[in-house]
Amino acid sequence: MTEPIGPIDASRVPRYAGIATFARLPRIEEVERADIAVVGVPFDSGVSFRPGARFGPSHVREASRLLRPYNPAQDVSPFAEAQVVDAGDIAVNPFDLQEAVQDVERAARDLSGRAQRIVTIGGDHTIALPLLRAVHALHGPVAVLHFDAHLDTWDTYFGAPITHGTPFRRASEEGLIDLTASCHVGTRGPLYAKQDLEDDERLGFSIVTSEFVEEHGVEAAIERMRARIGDRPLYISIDIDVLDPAHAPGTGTPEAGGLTSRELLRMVRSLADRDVVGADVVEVAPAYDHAQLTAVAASHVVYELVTLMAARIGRERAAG
Ligand SMILES: N=C(N)NCCCC(=O)O
Ligand SMILES: [Zn+2]
Ligand SMILES: [Zn+2]
Repeated sequence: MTEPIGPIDASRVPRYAGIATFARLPRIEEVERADIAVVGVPFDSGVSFRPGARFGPSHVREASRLLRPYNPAQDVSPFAEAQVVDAGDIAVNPFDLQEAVQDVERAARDLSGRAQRIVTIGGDHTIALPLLRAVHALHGPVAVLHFDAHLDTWDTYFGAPITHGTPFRRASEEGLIDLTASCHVGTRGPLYAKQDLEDDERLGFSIVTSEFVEEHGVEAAIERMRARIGDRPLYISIDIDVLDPAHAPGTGTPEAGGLTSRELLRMVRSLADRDVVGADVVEVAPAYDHAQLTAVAASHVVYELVTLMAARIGRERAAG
């Protein structure tokens, strides 16, 4: 195997110079083969409140310029273990939701032919539905670990079945998710009715709430979520609003009382022994961000996800 092409060396070319790819990695067109692709979906036509997540991918890329090649928390150099690339943005129709989700699914399936694992930067949470459709086509029903302030298992808004509040309802109905092994983490805040929780439970999800984390601590929360997901192929969907608005103000539907970025990073790192087949980080809306707080958090979360995948690829390669 030829050595992976890593990021631009920040000791030779200042990290604030040049056009931003994720972590200053090569673009997919610049490599012969790729293992992991980071791809953007600049789309926010599914939001119920503040718009702006369509600008999320470029904002996260800008903040990701400061990432470095060695991840001490996982003791892994992700860009040396695997060829990680930036696959650019998926161009989707902002005026037609049905067509947009088809655009995302088609592009994700095409990209899966070039890179075995994909981390997507949203975009609003609507995109988890077509991304799960693409993952399902390859792996069958996957365990889903869903970090979010919200359940996102609501039925419809204004009669519309495809919105950022409904992706996991639709994905459950379509059989894309292994509902014996799926879990929301970090949910909190007001709901429409108690029925929302009953519906969610009936679909098959279990929940580790933000209040649980406060009461019992991060380690107990990690234990719960790991027991729930087992060791099946895992899809991780991270709505940045799982973080407290103090850590991630730049998002469309903020809720008080969320996780710290330190807690979220630790939870993600705890999955180093699992088979993460795909992931997304969504709902970064730069217009409400300050000092890149949200984008810095999101770029580090993407980095940890890439590290999980790269370490696994490295281990598989070493084992032959
Ligand atoms: N997926 C996110 N971020 N939010 C869903 C909120 C749906 C609502 O407005 O009730
Ligand atoms: Zn949310
Ligand atoms: Zn969400």
